[in-house]
Amino acid sequence: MTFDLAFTEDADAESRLEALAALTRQTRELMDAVALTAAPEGELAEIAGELAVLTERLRAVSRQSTHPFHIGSDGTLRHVGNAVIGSGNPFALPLVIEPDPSTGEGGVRADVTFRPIHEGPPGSVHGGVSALIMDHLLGHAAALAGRGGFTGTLTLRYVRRVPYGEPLAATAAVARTEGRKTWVEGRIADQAGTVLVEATGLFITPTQWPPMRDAPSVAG
Ligand SMILES: CCCCCCCCCC(=O)SCCNC(=O)CCNC(=O)[C@H](O)C(C)(C)COP(=O)(O)OP(=O)(O)OC[C@H]1O[C@@H](n2cnc3c(N)ncnc32)[C@H](O)[C@@H]1OP(=O)(O)O
Repeated sequence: MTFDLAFTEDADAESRLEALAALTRQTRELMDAVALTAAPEGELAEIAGELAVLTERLRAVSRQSTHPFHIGSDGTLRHVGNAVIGSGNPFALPLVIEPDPSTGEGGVRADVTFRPIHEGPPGSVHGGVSALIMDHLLGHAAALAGRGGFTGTLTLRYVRRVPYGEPLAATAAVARTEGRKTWVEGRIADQAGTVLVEATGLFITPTQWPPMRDAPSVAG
């Protein structure tokens, strides 16, 4: 198993990535504004036309593929294009993951505030979006424990409806290991500590896998 590793340690690359992150943040604002707009029909059509112009401008200078992993100037392993943490991916929440050894081996936590674009049942978050966040956070915990790999299975218990627009916390830590298998448990809870979603994931380290215990910190 190999990853496409690009190294962008020069200042130009870093500053371009920051410009891309700014565009990405603005695009997320746009997505939220579209989800909540009450603009009249004529204005919607006009805005769609303006956006089509911007879309073509970007598409005219497209990359052949999404952003690979790269090592930032501070040594951080970055995945700018990632669907959960990527600073260059408008779809990403984005999740900012911090180590939290107090919760166990590979312990991690992240503040999460879902947005209207994540809607599932009216007024609450889509279960698949919760699963996306859990999958990534659990996988990060496995990697932090030096047991990186791919999700084999992911099981969720949706305990309560997940609200958007409210600060929540997602946590995960390794529960047990056996050979190349790592079981990780996690949850999404509200600020009072009430559990909304529980998750268990089985992560399997492929036989050809780079050693991760000394891996740098990871960011989007
Ligand atoms: C620092 C960066 C942090 C990043 C976090 C990222 C988190 C996001 C993670 C993902 O979303 S990964 C994407 C979703 N997952 C995949 O695309 C995985 C696709 N599947 C595969 O690549 C392979 O099937 C896999 C690597 C999971 C396993 O292939 P192997 O060839 O290594 O497994 P093998 O057949 O040798 O089986 C090894 C053991 O695992 C078991 N196993 C294999 N696949 C399984 C599975 N899917 N579910 C449960 N058990 C499984 C298998 O039964 C066996 O058990 P035993 O040792 O007890 O006999």
